[in-house]
Amino acid sequence: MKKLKNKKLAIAICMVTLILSILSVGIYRQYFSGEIPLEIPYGEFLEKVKENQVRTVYLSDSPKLKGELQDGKAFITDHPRTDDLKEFLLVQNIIVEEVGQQHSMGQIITFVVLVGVFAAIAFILPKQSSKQASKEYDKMSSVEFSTQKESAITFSNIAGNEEAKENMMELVDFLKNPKKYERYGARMPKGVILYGPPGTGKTLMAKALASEAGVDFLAVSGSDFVQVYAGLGAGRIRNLFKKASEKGKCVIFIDEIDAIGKKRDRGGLGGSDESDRTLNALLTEMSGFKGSEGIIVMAATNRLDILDEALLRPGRFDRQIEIGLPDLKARQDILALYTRNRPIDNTISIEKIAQQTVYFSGAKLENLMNEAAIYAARENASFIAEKHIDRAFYTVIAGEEKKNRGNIKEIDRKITAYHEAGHTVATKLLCPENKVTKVTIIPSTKGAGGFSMNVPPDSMYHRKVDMFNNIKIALAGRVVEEFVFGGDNITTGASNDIQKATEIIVSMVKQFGMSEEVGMINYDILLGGSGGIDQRLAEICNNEMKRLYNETKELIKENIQLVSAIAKGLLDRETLKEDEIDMIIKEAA
Ligand SMILES: Nc1ncnc2c1ncn2[C@@H]1O[C@H](COP(=O)(O)OP(=O)(O)OP(=O)(O)O)[C@@H](O)[C@H]1O
Ligand SMILES: [Zn+2]
Repeated sequence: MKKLKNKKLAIAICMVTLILSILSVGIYRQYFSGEIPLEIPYGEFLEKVKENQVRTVYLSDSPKLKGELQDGKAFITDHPRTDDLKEFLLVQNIIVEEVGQQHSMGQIITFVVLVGVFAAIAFILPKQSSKQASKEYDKMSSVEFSTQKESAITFSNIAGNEEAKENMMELVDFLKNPKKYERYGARMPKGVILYGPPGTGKTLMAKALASEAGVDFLAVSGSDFVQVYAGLGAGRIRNLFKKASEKGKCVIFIDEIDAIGKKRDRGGLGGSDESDRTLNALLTEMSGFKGSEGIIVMAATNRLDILDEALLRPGRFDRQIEIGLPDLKARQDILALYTRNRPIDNTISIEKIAQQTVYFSGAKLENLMNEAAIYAARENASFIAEKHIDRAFYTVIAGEEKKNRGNIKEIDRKITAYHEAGHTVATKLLCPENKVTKVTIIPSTKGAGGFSMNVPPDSMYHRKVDMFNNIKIALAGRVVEEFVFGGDNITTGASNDIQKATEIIVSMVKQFGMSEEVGMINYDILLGGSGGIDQRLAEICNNEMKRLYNETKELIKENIQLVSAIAKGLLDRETLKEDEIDMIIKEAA
């Protein structure tokens, strides 16, 4: 609409220019003779002079000579530009007028008119479009802005995600006393990325941070910066930060950061220039402010792995906090939160609902309770009863893949639990100095069925025995699957483990001289470049792996009780922390 208006304006200006130019040419000509002059050869002109037919000649610098005949007709001829022309004409009794002055008058008129018109174009058009742009900018900069002091979302409104909350508490202190940290030269994070599946409370977490710290909360979405107009995205970023610094202390929240922060397409097809510019603007702005100003930029994404590395560098989003799906305990807490102010039939067991809602996010649990409340209200029931929750359950999961959930899920859960228990037991027995910080059967964003956090102690070198043990730990998941469920029921869940184990064994054989059969040879050098792996090496690696697999099997066989105990713990609680694992081991011993 606006574009159309501008086009019309441009056309109008062009028309005016044209008309004025024509007019000015007319004026200019009129100034001389009032009619179009007759062009005659110089010879003819001389003859006319001799015949006394010429009345006036207008002398000028131009290559043409103009004049008037006795009969009033205007003529034009070539200007010889001889020094004595004027004298010659005067001698012939011809009126000679120097028209340098008049001539330039005409030119000045044309010139002035043209300059005027172009100036108008130069000023009016951009003004129009800058008016439009500034309107856009205004619209853009109208970031959702809420004074969090009023909407009091605190950490008590968020259940689960304890580690993330602890992390946030630190930031609260930083926002409250930035000077304190500055005094110690501590560089506090400017940017924090919250990553995890949808609906796990990332936005909630950022809001809580702002309100606990008592600062303003500026929320935008990454997709708002993906603009059609070039440079608008970048402009909007600058606007946002300008607004933030006007606020003083505040939390900037950028949801869906991946919309602007995707890995840049190096040397690829064009078209990503615009988002590059937006991303660069963000990086520049983030480097621009000092941590002590008390501004924290929070961003949320479902995928950390697709973000450009430049975003994750120190001084930018150097703190990354995972917000995962809630485990059993967290689901209970969330459900408790959302049943607190609702009339719930006292026969309902929150624990049971929590057990039935594996892989539900916080948002889904909230949705579940809300739907149940709606069903109860429709029936004018005095309480939200089990049947309402059951119905809500199917509403919430409707549209999701229609497989026989109950069945498949249970066996999946069981396999995952045993698999992870295998890793855990192998770690505890083979590398007791490793820390198993957390084992869970709740899938992480990386897509694995479950995972164990296994942190080896820091050391400069890796011993051969440790490397073998790490291979065994990796294999233990599959070993348990085979041992418990039978060789035909092993799953694809071990693919990452197999990759890890293979990497270790190949590097031991090819690079570290740790295989007696191969000896002290680096095969990459011997075979030139990345010489790949030859048949003999493949056989050596494979045999080593078989030996390690069998040894792991023996280990698991001897400790199957322990594996079962941990698997049971995982099935009950879904996540086990290190002290809980140690407790189970102590009890099983
Ligand atoms: N841990 C939790 N505790 C309490 N409520 C939660 C929790 N997680 C999610 N919710 C509920 O789900 C809603 C949506 O959460 P939120 O918008 O913060 O999720 P998100 O992780 O930002 O999602 P998305 O990635 O889709 O933006 C919240 O308003 C809240 O009602
Ligand atoms: Zn595994």
